[in-house]
Amino acid sequence: MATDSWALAVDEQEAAAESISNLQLNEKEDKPKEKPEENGAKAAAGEKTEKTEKTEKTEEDDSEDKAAQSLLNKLIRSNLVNTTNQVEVLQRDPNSPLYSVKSFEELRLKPPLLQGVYAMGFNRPSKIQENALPMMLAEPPQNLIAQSQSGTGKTAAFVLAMLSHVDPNNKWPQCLCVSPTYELALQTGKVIEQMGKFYPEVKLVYAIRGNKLERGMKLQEQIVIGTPGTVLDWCQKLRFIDPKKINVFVLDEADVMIATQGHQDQSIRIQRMLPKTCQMLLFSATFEESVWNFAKRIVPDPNIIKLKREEETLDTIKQYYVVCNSKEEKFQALCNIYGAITIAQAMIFCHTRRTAGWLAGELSKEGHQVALLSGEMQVEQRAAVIERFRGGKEKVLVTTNVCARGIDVEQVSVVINFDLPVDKDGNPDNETYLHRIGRTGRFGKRGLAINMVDSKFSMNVLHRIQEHFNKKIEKLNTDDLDEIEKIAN
Ligand SMILES: Nc1ncnc2c1ncn2[C@@H]1O[C@H](COP(=O)(O)OP(=O)(O)OP(=O)(O)O)[C@@H](O)[C@H]1O
Repeated sequence: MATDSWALAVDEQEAAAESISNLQLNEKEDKPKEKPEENGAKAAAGEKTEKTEKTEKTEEDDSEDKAAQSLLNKLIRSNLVNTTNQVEVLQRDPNSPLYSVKSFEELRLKPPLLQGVYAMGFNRPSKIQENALPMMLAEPPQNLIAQSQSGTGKTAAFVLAMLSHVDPNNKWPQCLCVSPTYELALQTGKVIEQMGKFYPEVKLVYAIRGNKLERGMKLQEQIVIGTPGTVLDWCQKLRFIDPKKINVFVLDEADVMIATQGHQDQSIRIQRMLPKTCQMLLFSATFEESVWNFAKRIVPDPNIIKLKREEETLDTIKQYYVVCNSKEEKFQALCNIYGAITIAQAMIFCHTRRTAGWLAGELSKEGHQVALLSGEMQVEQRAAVIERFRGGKEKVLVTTNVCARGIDVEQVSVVINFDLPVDKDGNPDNETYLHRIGRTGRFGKRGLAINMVDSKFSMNVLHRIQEHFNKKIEKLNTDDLDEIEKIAN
């Protein structure tokens, strides 16, 4: 990717991003996260309020949460997520000579691409790449559906495939990549920029709202990356792209994409315009039934690669609960715990932003160094808060669930559920409970989880969580300092 051409692309991208932020209020696609303010009455009503709040969440909110979470993961991650799990490969043709590689050399990449890969500090392919890259680079092209958790190297894999397949002498779009939001598209663009650093002939353009092109023009860039609505417009209405000349189509973050029906439909409409010979690649971090159904519509005759998530376990976690009558009592219990034992770093989960904000304020007044992660923060701000916390600048992180899903802070030894996790129907959210306090079996680090119970309703939730995991949650009396001291040993 030429520096000059790239500089131009970056300018375009910034201009586009800027005009997008001006457009966002009126336009649905690419709209920034925006949530109604919690009101005082709601917060005072406790868990039931949360239930109503969650029920009222729209499909759009959910997809924005997912997209924001995905972006946050990308921003706070500096390298590969290690996984010990096996890759499951299902090939369309069992006799196909596809194989797995252990080095980038074996892939016979174009020299500038190999140079780009090494310049990014990649020494060898990640688990998913070992299997996905040979398939994606095979001749004739193979279709692929790949699922592996966030951070396992999917983006790097399909970027390498796109860069490998373009013919730089042809001055028209040949690879099309769709992402759920423009922020995610820009992140992928950055990877293309880095990996294509030594391949200046290949150029990239963003098909995102705000990137207004002159009517009637034909794009010369070989790679187009954008959001489904704009990509569809550019192929169909505005005809900047000739879809019949596309030979690689990538659909990234399928699980986030399907959270919005509109994106799903647009993606399918794009796919229908592409030639039968076009290689279809689809990536997802999770793989529930709905993703699979969508994937099958986008990718005909796929090879399938799945990397199972490492099992989280509660085996090494000591779990307790504390009975209180109000949030003030819960706060007092928390102070007693802090007074009795030394806690290196703790994460505290609240139901609502309002409670989280209140608690962070109270803890600060008590002299704690507190970081607050809150829903109204921009994703970049959240990433900065997490970085500071990881760096040990603050010892307590107070957060709501939405902000902290998927955040892995290894040094956190104590997790406090100031409010227990419940789903939109008010039932225990076991999965979230596990994610908050669980440790992957491999690390096996010991941890402490303390649950605050303040009503019959939350006591019932606690019992059901206990039953679900079949692990006893012990009662803790926080007025008894000796008892608290014991749990730390
Ligand atoms: N082979 C490799 N060796 C070392 N680091 C790698 C390799 N492949 C990717 N990485 C790095 O690991 C991190 C995660 O990679 P990548 O973004 O491709 O994962 P992902 O699975 O696409 O994640 P997401 O689902 O969030 O998009 C990035 O920082 C990337 O630069």
